[in-house]
Amino acid sequence: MVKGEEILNNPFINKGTAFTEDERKTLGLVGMLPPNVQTLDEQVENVYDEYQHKSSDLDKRVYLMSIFNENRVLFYATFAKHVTEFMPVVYDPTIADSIENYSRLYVNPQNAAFLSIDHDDSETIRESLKNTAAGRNIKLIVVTDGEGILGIGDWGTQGIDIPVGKLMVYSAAAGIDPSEVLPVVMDVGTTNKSLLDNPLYLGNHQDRDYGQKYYDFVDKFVKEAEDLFPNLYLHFEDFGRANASNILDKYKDDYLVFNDDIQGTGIIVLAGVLGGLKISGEKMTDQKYLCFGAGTAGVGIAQRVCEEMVQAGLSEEDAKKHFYMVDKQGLLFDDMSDLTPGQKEFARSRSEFDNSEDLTDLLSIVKAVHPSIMVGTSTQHGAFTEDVIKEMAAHTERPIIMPISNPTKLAEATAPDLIKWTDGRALVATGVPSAPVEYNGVKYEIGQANNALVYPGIGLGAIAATATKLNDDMISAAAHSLGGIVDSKVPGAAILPPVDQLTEFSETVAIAVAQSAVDQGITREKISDVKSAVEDEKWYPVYPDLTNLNK
Ligand SMILES: NC(=O)c1ccc[n+]([C@@H]2O[C@H](COP(=O)([O-])OP(=O)(O)OC[C@H]3O[C@@H](n4cnc5c(N)ncnc54)[C@H](O)[C@@H]3O)[C@@H](O)[C@H]2O)c1
Ligand SMILES: O=C(O)C[C@H](O)C(=O)O
Ligand SMILES: [Mn+2]
Repeated sequence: MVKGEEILNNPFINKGTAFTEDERKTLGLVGMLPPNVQTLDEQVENVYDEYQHKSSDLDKRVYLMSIFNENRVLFYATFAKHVTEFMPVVYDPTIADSIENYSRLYVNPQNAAFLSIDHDDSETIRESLKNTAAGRNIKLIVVTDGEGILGIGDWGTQGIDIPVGKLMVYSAAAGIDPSEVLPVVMDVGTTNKSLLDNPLYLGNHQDRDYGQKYYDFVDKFVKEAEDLFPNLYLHFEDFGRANASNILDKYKDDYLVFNDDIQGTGIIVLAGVLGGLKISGEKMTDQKYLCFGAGTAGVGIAQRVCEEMVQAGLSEEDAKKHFYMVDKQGLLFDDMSDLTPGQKEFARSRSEFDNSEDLTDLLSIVKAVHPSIMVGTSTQHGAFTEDVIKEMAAHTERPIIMPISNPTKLAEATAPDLIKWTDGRALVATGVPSAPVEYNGVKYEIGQANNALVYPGIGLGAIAATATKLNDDMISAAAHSLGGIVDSKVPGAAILPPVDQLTEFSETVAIAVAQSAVDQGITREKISDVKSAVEDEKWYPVYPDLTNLNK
């Protein structure tokens, strides 16, 4: 028997002022709410009205989170009505401010699971997951260890807002039932001195663990989560460069796991490249690709685009010749001793250049390479300077340029600058939302190259299909499904579809991914109709009748 007070404090069933007279009587809510029974639409109007009274984006976010904490249906109904406006507030870039100030802003654990390396025995991990799931049927976990939050670095336990935020986008974009998700943070210490020095920091005040103990902790978590929730889709987010790909490689053949920074970002950037090539009419195999910032995302994207060149008919060896990786050292060469395994795959030979010793800054590299595609994942604000862009644009008719480091303060360039410096020739997408750019009488729509445009659909598709793993074919299907949506005929067309169509194309991606799993025969259940399997999996923010909740 669930009683009034408990109901009002349970965000998965609370309706607040929308409880009907009948529900108020049968659920013990009489006298606990103001008398006017509101509709969901009226509540949404109230929330949006109050939202507009908040002066900063962070205040807006804090307010929306208070609604999220109280009433999930109301939160998602409001989000659905204002997707384009809410995305940068609920998610990136404002989420970065909320993470940096998490300990100070803390009011509610938001149904997240907090795991600590100081209590890393399987029993405690299991108990923590069970307590937070509270009997709910968990199908989707987003987990972080807080080390590589966006481009803002190590935020320890405060990184939990990233799983919470990513999951909000899953529900808003793809209709993943918010009662079937669990955000998880694994606190393994932090390298962030400002947190360690702050007595009010809510995480462990200790150095980050990089040893075997860390990998054992991750392993115990994966095993317990998979055992407790047998239909789980496990999404890894913002792990550090030294661990992210190791963890993905370790589990991807045995479980349904996904790394957003590697795979999600690879898909969205490839979709952007395909959209750009559709507009320019050029061939994939004619492109020269420059990655600026060859970390987790940079390498993940290069691998995805390289795979596409292989599918277009090149041998792997020939495909790799189209790639130039740039990191702190400059252009990466195969004689360097400090390369990551991913960087090694794409490193060049010095003998290809007569001035290889000089190729340590982006301008010299662009001069030597003449890339046709340049993607920024370096966290270096303003690194795509006017000189660099003009040099690139001097050797290619329609340069594809994506500065996608997040949040805004870390982006390599802005859309208006890129359009202006290339006299409107650049095909641009940015990591955070950008307003359209007016230039010489043309309105340039700017696509958002953010994994948020694809990961919700991929998750929905894999879950709906009861896929047993997420493989390359499913990932490739996701990227291709999105490129086709772009209308390449309109002058100034974006290379990726607009965010206001997020729900529509999440469904498109979901169907493509689910179809691929079904075609490959890697589903637990037999799926005869992919479209209806996806539709059946979707949750919508409407109130169910709760009159009989206790009967
Ligand atoms: N838009 C998206 O969907 C998306 C997805 C994932 C990551 N990102 C962004 O990409 C950035 C990188 O994320 P990550 O997870 O790959 O981090 P990472 O730490 O793994 O990679 C960053 C890389 O940039 C390199 N770098 C640092 N300074 C540099 C410099 N001066 N010149 C060249 N390279 C330099 C680092 O050495 C590292 O290899 C972040 O800002 C993140 O927000 C965006
Ligand atoms: O979270 C985002 O906005 C995208 C991406 O996953 C990132 O790490 O920057
Ligand atoms: Mn990320």
